[in-house]
Amino acid sequence: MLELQDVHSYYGTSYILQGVSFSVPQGKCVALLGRNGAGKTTTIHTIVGLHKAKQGSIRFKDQPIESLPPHQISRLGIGFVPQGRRIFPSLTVKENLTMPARKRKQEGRGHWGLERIYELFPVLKERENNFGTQLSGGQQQMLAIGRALMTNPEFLLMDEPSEGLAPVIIDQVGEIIVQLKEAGLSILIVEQNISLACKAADVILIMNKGKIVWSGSPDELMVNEDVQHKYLGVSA
Ligand SMILES: Nc1ncnc2c1ncn2[C@@H]1O[C@H](COP(=O)(O)OP(=O)(O)OP(=O)(O)O)[C@@H](O)[C@H]1O
Repeated sequence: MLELQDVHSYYGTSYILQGVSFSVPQGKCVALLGRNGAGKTTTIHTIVGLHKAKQGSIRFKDQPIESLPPHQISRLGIGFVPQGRRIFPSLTVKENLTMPARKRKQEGRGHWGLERIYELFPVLKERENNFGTQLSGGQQQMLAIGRALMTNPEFLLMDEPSEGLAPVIIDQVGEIIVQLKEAGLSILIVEQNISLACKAADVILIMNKGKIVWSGSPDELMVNEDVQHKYLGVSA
């Protein structure tokens, strides 16, 4: 569904993505792990068009998207949940959900509206008239996911959904990601939290210094202490 091939990307003269290639199959969840500064957010920003690759190809459903602006990429069906949620603090929950981007026309199974989002996140219904600032971190994360779903994506990109959340809430976020996958979405998450990634993902990729240095299943990562230690800073 999404395929990156030999993507190279710079900030000024800093060489960040150094030939990144991977794919996310339809209906699967892939997690991109790595230490701070490895290039994970740059990868996501390059996919959604916020940062342009200098070289390489990015294809979504066999269509090249590397030259498209962010709004066109969104309209093709790629939803984005940014790092730090970026919800609008002075708008209510309902306004945050209903103001975004023009919806892609898609009825039936893939259609997301307020009702379906409130079904997935009943707490957002309870708090629909509260302002963004009145929500807990976990509720803000649900709102950020709900807001991305309102554009009717087929593919969801999530940048560090566990950031700043308590372990029990991280578990809930993991369950939500699994539910979204079961609802038919393909998902790429960028994470530093190994347990969330292993709970939600079918495939784990590890990035180090702008390159994918390891890939495997969650089970393979869990038993590979060398890889965890070398690239993720987990003590043996
Ligand atoms: N706007 C920018 N201008 C210049 N350098 C940047 C910019 N954004 C990121 N970088 C640098 O690019 C490298 C990769 O950063 P990136 O944010 O992609 O890493 P990351 O793996 O997502 O880490 P983190 O978890 O800390 O966000 C880092 O060295 C970072 O300092």
